[in-house]
Amino acid sequence: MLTDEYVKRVYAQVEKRDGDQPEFLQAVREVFESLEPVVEKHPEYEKAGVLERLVEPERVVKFRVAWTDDEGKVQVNRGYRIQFNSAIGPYKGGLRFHPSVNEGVIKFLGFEQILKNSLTSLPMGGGKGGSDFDPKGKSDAEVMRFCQAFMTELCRHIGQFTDVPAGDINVGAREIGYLFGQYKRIRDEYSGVITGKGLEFGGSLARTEATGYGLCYYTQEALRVLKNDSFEGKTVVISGSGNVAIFATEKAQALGAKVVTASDSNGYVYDPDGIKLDIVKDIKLGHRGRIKEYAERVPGAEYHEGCKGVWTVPCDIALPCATQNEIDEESAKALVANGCKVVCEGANMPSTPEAIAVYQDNGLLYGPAKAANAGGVAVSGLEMSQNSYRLSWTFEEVDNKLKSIMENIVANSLAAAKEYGHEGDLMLGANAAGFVKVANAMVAQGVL
Ligand SMILES: NC(=O)C1=CN([C@@H]2O[C@H](COP(=O)(O)OP(=O)(O)OC[C@H]3O[C@@H](n4cnc5c(N)ncnc54)[C@H](O)[C@@H]3O)[C@@H](O)[C@H]2O)C=CC1
Ligand SMILES: O=C(O)CCC(=O)C(=O)O
Repeated sequence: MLTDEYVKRVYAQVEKRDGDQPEFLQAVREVFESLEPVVEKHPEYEKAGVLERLVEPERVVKFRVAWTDDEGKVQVNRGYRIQFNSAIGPYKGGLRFHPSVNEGVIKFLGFEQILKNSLTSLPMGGGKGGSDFDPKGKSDAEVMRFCQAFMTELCRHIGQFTDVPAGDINVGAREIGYLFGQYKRIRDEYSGVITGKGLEFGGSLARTEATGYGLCYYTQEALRVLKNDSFEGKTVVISGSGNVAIFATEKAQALGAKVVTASDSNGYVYDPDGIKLDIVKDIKLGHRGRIKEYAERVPGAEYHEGCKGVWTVPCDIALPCATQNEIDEESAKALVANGCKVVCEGANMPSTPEAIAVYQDNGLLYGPAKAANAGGVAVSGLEMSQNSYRLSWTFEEVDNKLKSIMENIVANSLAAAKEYGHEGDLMLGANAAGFVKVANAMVAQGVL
């Protein structure tokens, strides 16, 4: 419940203006609940109208994307880029292509990105973009034409010093290549305007692995500091089978855990002997197949229709890595009832507020998305540095930097939680630590 008068007033304003954007309201409310002790200690933030400005994007770009399908038919999608906050650096955040994309979804993601990017300690502001385009079932040529049409408009709004997009759901190496190529063609400029690029044209080693690996480094460190424990010998449930899920599985296995599930938007597989990641990679990265195929290829593995069932599988640690609000109250209760002690979020906002309350009431170690999945954007920041230097670091150099960034996020979150009277609360700590840096920069730069 919100109690601070300033926080309540600004939240009421957001509800009035953006009441039709439920995901955005959810993200703002969660952050605002954490920020009450912070704004009470810093009256200068209210004086400078920091919260009012924080919830209003600096710029919302919405555009038509017209392209031609393989039958020669004209298709029209909607494109977005929300440039949310540039107080501590150029706007930075991914692009999502999914039929569920609308302004409210991109706004929640952009809002989360402001504090996430701040937590990395690298100079990046917050932004996000995407389209309601659904690449499922489209040919490579159709995806290319869509990406070219999307970038033809987007290119006038972005640049290496202003706004640097990257990937998100359904935007991976293939899409980034097409988007980068079109930017270069139109602007006649070879720069680090997008991250997640191929290694041949300015990408960073370890960016592909970064979000999943970073999630495990964060979880391992939080387990060490708060529970004197580790991944070793633990049973882990992971949802999704995309970029984040695959590399979270790889690192959790390397750290000694047994990962027993993988899922997609149709259903999940349970492999009691532990997921064979080479088979998941072959299905998902090799030929963009469905996860159901795993159970057809691996004796002893089971396939179940529907995504929610994955949270009924007994585990010690759950790492949601698919999409927003994938764990509701009922699923959170099932996790707790089956012995789960740790939830760290690879996806953005995968837990509903009711699910988070279940974790808190039952004393779970809860690592919120904006801290736990910050490894992807952190390595994007390192890609920007390498592009500026015109050099490439080795995999080990980038991976070591990623690990220490994730460990620092745990330390800084715990320090902020303590400072604001909520010792051990990784969620409040992440929100507070991410916010204070941005708020101070906003105060220092005047009313903008
Ligand atoms: N790629 C990155 O670097 C980062 C991604 N994230 C977040 O991680 C999550 C996953 O993203 P990626 O792995 O990059 O995308 P992806 O496109 O590679 O994979 C998405 C996965 O989620 C599954 N999925 C999508 N909608 C679903 C639904 N309604 N129910 C169940 N499963 C569903 C898909 O089948 C797929 O396995 C998203 O929330 C994204 O915002 C967060 C930080 C960085
Ligand atoms: O690498 C990036 O710039 C963005 C990653 C992203 O979209 C996210 O952190 O949710």
